[in-house]
Amino acid sequence: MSALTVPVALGARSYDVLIGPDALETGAARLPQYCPRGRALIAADRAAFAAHGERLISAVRAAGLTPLVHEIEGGERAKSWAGLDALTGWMLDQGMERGEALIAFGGGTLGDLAGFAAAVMKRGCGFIQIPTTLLAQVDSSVGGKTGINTPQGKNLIGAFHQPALVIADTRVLDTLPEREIRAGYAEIIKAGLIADAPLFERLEALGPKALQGDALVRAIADAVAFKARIVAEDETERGVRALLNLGHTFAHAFEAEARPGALVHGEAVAAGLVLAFRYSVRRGLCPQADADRAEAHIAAAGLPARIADLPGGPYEPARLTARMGSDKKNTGGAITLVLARAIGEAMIAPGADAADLTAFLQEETDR
Ligand SMILES: NC(=O)c1ccc[n+]([C@@H]2O[C@H](COP(=O)([O-])OP(=O)(O)OC[C@H]3O[C@@H](n4cnc5c(N)ncnc54)[C@H](O)[C@@H]3O)[C@@H](O)[C@H]2O)c1
Ligand SMILES: O=C(O)C(=O)C[C@@H](O)[C@H](O)[C@H](O)COP(=O)(O)O
Ligand SMILES: [Zn+2]
Repeated sequence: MSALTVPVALGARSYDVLIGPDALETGAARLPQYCPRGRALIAADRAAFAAHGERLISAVRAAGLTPLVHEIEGGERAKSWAGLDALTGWMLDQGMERGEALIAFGGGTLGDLAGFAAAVMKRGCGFIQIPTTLLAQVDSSVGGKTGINTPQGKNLIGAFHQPALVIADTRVLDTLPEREIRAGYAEIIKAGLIADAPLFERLEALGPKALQGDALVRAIADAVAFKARIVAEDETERGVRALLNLGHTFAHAFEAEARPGALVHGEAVAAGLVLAFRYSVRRGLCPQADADRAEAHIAAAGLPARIADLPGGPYEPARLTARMGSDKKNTGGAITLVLARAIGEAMIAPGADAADLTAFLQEETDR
């Protein structure tokens, strides 16, 4: 299959997402327009670069560009003030100009960091995403959310800064550990649970193992097209985009509390999705049967469905609620959750009761 193109419609800042087994070569041919000085400034995840760097460099050279590479260890620790300092320092040392683009070659952590570096470099330079994890291809490389973590929580410092091009090459996923494939699958499940019940049914029928070859390319394209529609409607999360945060109010609390390096984002999202559905049942919004189905598929996919299954714990309910108290969606000092009326019908629910949330999390911890 040749590369599929999914457009993200944002007026003058519209861009294409190229998806397929040869997207790296197809996409690299488009790079020179974003690299006016004939050089490609690349922030690369060390593991992705070790596995696919030769192919990346050949594609960049074939496009007539000279590659300059800054390697970064992937993982949440990269998304930090120290990581931003090192990357922006390297960009400045290269004499990077505003008219040049930074190319992010890596997973969601590298992409979020590099996007933020591009957003603040000389008040905004160009940015290209070449996502190398399933999670980054289906979710984080699209939509322009960039940022870093701080001791206070996940992604609390950041900026909206859209890429000019996204190159999702499915062959680079061949070297991704099974755990990271499952983590990316959690964000695909999320898309079905938010607004696409038929997608969730297909996933239930097939499972993550079926995501190979053309089916993988189509699944990525479907997830990207879904996200692109929401981002085009609400780029900076004033309303409907918050639906993409289903499960994340819980997930980010777990990530902030987890032993460093023990929990990956997609795992936290998986458990967070189950909690969002179970809390929706508790609030009388959603049928129990839908919550049970969401949980059953998440568990069948080998993802953590219960708090007790989550790596990086133990997690203290009151501390989790306190973490949720600094979520970016909150208004008027009260926690905003994304809940669900049914599979495929997520909704934004402001004004959660903190004491009730803690009691709920205690019950969920004990089950
Ligand atoms: N900006 C957004 O819209 C958005 C959306 C979803 C998630 N996120 C963020 O994304 C991050 C998670 O991203 P992730 O799951 O990609 O994790 P990650 O970037 O940490 O990558 C996971 C691991 O895979 C390795 N790796 C990357 N590509 C590889 C390859 N091709 N072969 C072998 N190993 C490879 C990395 O070195 C790392 O160890 C979280 O910080 C999350 O908050 C952001
Ligand atoms: O793109 C979005 O919008 C999302 O919410 C996608 C999420 O999967 C992603 O984890 C995002 O980084 C969370 O955003 P945040 O605003 O809650 O930090
Ligand atoms: Zn996410």
